[in-house]
Amino acid sequence: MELSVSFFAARPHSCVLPVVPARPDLKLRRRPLTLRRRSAIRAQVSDPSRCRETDDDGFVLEDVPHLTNFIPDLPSYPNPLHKSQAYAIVKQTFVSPEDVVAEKIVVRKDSPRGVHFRRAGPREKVYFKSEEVRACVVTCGGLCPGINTVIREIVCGLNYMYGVDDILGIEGGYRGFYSKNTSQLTPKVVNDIHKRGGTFLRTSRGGHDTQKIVDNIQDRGINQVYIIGGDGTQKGAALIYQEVEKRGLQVAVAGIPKTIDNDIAVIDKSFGFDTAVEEAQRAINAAHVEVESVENGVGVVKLMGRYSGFIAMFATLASRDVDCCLIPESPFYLEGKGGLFEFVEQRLKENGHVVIVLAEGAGQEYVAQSMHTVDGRDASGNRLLLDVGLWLSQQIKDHFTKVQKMAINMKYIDPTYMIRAIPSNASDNIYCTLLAQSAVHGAMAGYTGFTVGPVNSRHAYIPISRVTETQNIVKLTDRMWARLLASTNQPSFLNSDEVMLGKVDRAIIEQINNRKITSI
Ligand SMILES: Nc1ncnc2c1ncn2[C@@H]1O[C@H](COP(=O)(O)OP(=O)(O)OP(=O)(O)O)[C@@H](O)[C@H]1O
Ligand SMILES: O=P(O)(O)OC[C@H]1O[C@](O)(CO)[C@@H](O)[C@@H]1O
Ligand SMILES: [Mg+2]
Repeated sequence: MELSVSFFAARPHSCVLPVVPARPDLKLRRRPLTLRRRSAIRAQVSDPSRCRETDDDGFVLEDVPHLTNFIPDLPSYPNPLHKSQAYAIVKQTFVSPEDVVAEKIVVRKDSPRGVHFRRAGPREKVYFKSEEVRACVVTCGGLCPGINTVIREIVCGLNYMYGVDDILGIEGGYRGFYSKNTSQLTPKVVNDIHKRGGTFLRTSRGGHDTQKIVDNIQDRGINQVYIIGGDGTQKGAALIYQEVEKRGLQVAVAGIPKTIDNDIAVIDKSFGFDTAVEEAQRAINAAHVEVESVENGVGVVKLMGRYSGFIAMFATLASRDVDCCLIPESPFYLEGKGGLFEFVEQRLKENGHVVIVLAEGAGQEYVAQSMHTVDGRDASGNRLLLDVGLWLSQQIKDHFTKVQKMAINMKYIDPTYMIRAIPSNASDNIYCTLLAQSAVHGAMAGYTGFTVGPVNSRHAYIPISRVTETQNIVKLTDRMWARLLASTNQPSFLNSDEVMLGKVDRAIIEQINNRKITSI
């Protein structure tokens, strides 16, 4: 069945909607949109790199830009995969231009068809001659298991599938474009890097200067830019794309989302997350072994998670040795009925020990209050966190020794960097390979200003702004958090009169869940 989709180009500096020639890879729509309707749709989308199509039955295509939007006469070539041994017997080598991936797969019978993204994968035609490609790869932000696998597979994918042999490594994050030398990346150079943690290209925070970066891209004759990084990095990638388009350069900008916190919107999960959750088990196990071997043992394990508690939540669910999990999204309180002290006392009486897992971003406001500190920021503008693990351990110790007159054995474990500085596990390695290959196929096919990632298990090209406009957080009103509460049987901290933030009602929960964390 032919899908009724079409495309209208995003124009960076105009609100007027030009009707541009049909995209070479899309069939004409069956029912053209009226201009009034198109304008209405366009108005919903303020970001110029975002193209949103809708149809009468509620089918929406959130498309990504293509080089032909701003270089209309760009020639195309048959995809070299036509001759690839690897794909020789594959039934359908090329993804149909009409294949899309649905954002939501649980729908009601009569609901509109909803938002879709372009399916990732190789296309019949490419917009670069292999010998003319000069690609570069850069990694920015914090570490994450699997970055080296993504670098490796971009290099090998470009080389083995498309015959590209001019690939530059940009060293030390965004600032590396203008302040460092580049290195030449070949399959041989990157052959073993996936076995190591960290990033072979090194990374940094701060230093994003769009003009200098694009000047450098232009000066070096780079025409494909692969950018691996988190939400901050993807915002930077969007600015690079916009500048490239403004200058009319034939440069494909591809973002590969990376973050240990799993806080990137739209995609199912970020790479390295599973590896980190697995590694966190070792810290939780150690805490459990320690506290069950002594009298009144209290174990506190602090895990990463700046604004979102996914690592803590999944590590807790996986472990079963955790009595209580505290995350940034769920306010908690210490004293009084239903508070943490009461719960710890109860578990000590029942089991003789207790294990608490907390995300580093949890309870920051309480720590700040008691320490009278000023808000610190890192080079990228991210909030610097106070050590909530140390603070909580001290609070529990003080309470039980001074108030309860009860001796406890406190074991505080802070494995923070250990869970992200390791190589990726087998499933993350496969995930990284798919991400890298999808990014390479997208760039070769002329897409630009896109982020690649799995949406309901299918890889898709997603407009960058869709993944940066909000951050994923644990929704307290979703079932997953309820599952955790049911598994640990910990207090929800939401039904007491003494909740620290005042009366926590549904409206406040919604507010927490729906808050948009704006970039700094
Ligand atoms: N709003 C922004 N616009 C342009 N560049 C940005 C923006 N935010 C961050 N960057 C740049 O992106 C790079 C990485 O950002 P950041 O340190 O926030 O990490 P991240 O990509 O969010 O990854 P993570 O949070 O997983 O560590 C930095 O070089 C920073 O200057
Ligand atoms: O100390 P760094 O390297 O700046 O990074 C710490 C932050 O980075 C993250 O791992 C995200 O990449 C957060 O969980 C953490 O707060
Ligand atoms: Mg970030």
